Amino acid sequence: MVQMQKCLRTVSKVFSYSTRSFGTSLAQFNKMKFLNQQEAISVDEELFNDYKFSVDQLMELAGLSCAHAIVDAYSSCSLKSTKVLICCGPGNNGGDGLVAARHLCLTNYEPYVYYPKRTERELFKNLQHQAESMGITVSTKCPDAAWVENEFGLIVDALFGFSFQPPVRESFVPIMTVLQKSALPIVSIDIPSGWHVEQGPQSECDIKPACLVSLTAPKLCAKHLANAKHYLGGRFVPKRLEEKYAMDLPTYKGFDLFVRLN
Ligand SMILES: NC(=O)C1=CN([C@@H]2O[C@H](COP(=O)(O)OP(=O)(O)OC[C@H]3O[C@@H](n4cnc5c(N)ncnc54)[C@H](O)[C@@H]3O)[C@@H](O)[C@H]2O)[C@H](O)CC1
Ligand SMILES: [K+]
Repeated sequence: MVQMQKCLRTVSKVFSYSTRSFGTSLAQFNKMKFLNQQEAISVDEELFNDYKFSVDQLMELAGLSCAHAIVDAYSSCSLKSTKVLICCGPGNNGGDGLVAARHLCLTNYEPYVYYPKRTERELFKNLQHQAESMGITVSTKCPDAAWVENEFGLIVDALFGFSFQPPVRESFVPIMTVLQKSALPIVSIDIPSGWHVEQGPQSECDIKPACLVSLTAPKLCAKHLANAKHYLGGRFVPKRLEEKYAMDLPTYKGFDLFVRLN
């Protein structure tokens, strides 16, 4: 019996290390803090108000790190199509999606953006203009589910981030339904859209991303990921801020913009 328990312990240790042969060690992963919604909002506010970063700066770094993580997770030749549907919401999460679209377009992917609810803010108008000037379609029309399955190889979910308050409002239900029913791999930016920022999925139907790119630090909902790749991006947190919130972030390699967590 004792022998068997010993054996099981060794197997489970080998298994956990073998599943952690990515960017972080098990010890680093276990130490890392998963933020609650208020902490995520406060860190964001401090970056802007105290450290005087502009939204444009951080969004560019956030979106670029998402594009790098996507290329790492899904080389364009591993997908059934290089066309990527990027669904962008009304807030900064949607802005990260617009930035990622532009950077993916510079590699071997062909992004198509669904961006239904636009703002008058200059930053967002410019992001849309930049994408369109590169030949990327930016549409307000909700894509049809059958067309999505035939046309695309990957979906990027940039609908809602850490400010999301469930349930999803009516105007976003059609696109959420497309994502929930799709068999394509979904990469969620920061939060799987529709999930509670802390409690995770709200129902069986909620989206099941194949990959999550957490920004700054993972949020509590990331603990509910199942069978998904998990990356950390948004490499712009000053050490003093990381220490203030006891984030214990993993070490990024060299000048990498992301760390693979799982
Ligand atoms: N510090 C960082 O890590 C940075 C992260 N970035 C990204 O910004 C988002 C957070 O952005 P924010 O604008 O605060 O909020 P959201 O994008 O989550 O969305 C707000 C937007 O959504 C609407 N909304 C909220 N709940 C619902 C609902 N139930 N149904 C429909 N619509 C809803 C709300 O009205 C707003 O319009 C973070 O996650 C990162 O992705 C920055 O890019 C850089 C700094
Ligand atoms: K999202």
